[in-house]
Amino acid sequence: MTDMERRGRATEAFFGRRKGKALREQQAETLNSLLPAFLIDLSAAPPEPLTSLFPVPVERLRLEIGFGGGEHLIHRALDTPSTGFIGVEPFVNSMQKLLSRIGETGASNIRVYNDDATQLLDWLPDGSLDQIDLLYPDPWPKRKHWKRRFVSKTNLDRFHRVLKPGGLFCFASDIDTYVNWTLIKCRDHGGFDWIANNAADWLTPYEGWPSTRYEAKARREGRSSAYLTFRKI
Ligand SMILES: C[S@@+](CC[C@H](N)C(=O)[O-])C[C@H]1O[C@@H](n2cnc3c(N)ncnc32)[C@H](O)[C@@H]1O
Repeated sequence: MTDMERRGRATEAFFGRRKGKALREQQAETLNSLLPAFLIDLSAAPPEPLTSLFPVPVERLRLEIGFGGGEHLIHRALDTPSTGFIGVEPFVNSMQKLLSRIGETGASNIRVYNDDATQLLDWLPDGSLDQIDLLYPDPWPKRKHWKRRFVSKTNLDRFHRVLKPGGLFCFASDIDTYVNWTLIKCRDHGGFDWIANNAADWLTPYEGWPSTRYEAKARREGRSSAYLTFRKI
């Protein structure tokens, strides 16, 4: 697929807002100065090996789709410097926030993409990622909008193609219909095993979990969360 074709269908899986409050001058400056250095250029072929996207040596590659405030991404990146993190987020204000945190912390194991994650997924080579995190994706709670949910047969095919054998897909949500939806879609897909060792597993946050802004909001509103882990067969 050419870059034009990839960008030509920009809204395949993104139905949200791209802009919020106007950025203050200094925020816009951060965005404009840092984004070019960290942005993955999909018009170029993926480098070989893909780990050379990063200026530091990394052993594992992990993708976070829709990083929102970026608190989880930054936390994991600082915690695991030997992993290269790719963060995707089309919402400009969130991208600005993450880049500003990258500037403050000096994290050098992060690269970003600022549009629909399906475009990045289609660019990635087969079997290139160790893990994909989809944390609190837009829930689309109304039945008539369920088809907008990021978890779909097509996107699970994408995950399956880009994950290494045994690679992980982690999904967290506070919306029970979305949790059920994801369990059923992954079961029907057939290319993933749900890893749950005991009944409490799916209610137990991931190891080292720092939480996210969206999760905090769900808690305040009285909703608990499920944390699912699937392994590529
Ligand atoms: C409900 S928010 C959750 C944000 C964050 N993960 C958290 O837990 O606080 C979902 C995020 O996914 C992003 N998003 C929605 N569709 C996307 C897509 N197709 N590709 C990449 N990001 C997407 C939205 O812009 C939004 O920031």
